[in-house]
Amino acid sequence: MIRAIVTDIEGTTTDIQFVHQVLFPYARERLAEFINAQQHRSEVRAAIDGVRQEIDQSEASLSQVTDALLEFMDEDLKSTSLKALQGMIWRYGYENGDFTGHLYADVLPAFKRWRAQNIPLYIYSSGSIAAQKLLFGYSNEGDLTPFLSGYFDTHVGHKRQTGSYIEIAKQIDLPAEQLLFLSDIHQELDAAKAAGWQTLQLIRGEADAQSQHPQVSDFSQI
Ligand SMILES: CSCCC(=O)C(=O)COP(=O)(O)O
Ligand SMILES: [Mg+2]
Repeated sequence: MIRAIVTDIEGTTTDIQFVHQVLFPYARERLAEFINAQQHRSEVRAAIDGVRQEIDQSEASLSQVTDALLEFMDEDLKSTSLKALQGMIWRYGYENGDFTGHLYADVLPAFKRWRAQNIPLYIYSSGSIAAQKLLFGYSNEGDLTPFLSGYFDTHVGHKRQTGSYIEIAKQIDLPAEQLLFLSDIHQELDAAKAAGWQTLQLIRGEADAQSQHPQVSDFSQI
């Protein structure tokens, strides 16, 4: 029996192309200017200090921090500090109407179905919680945040680590075997399964022959 669903975003609710061709370049182009202009805001300072820790250079200049962040982006490194800064920059894009959060057409009907069945729905993404709220709040289907019971990001751990799913189950306060994790990445599902969760892989594009998980091609099949 499934008592709560936790879903990934990129490649699961949302086209990977939107994240990589719209969101990531938008943040990259504005990163240096944003850091220079906003460096005194407490959340920006915290992220800058986080990068200094990650590169083990407590005295790194702003320009060294910016260069490190650009390298993180090149490697698609799921750095918590990078994700916090990207989320702050994306806010301007959503609020200005430069883009809306992409959701596949099958997502909203499933959200409505799960709400009718009283199954709470949570998000777990490497994107910061603030970024997750923006994507669902300014989505191409309107504001879907009322459908969401909570959000998890890398503050609980990385998505390929079993400990992250143990922590999320603890915070949701349900036994792992009553939780379902939806993701396109089998290594994330492996970690969830090792924590005792039920899993379902979204195959929105190419087949994944390495996967041991049940698969669906969209949310209407769940
Ligand atoms: C909140 S949308 C942006 C997602 C993001 O920044 C990202 O890196 C996607 O990573 P995920 O682990 O969710 O595949
Ligand atoms: Mg994904």
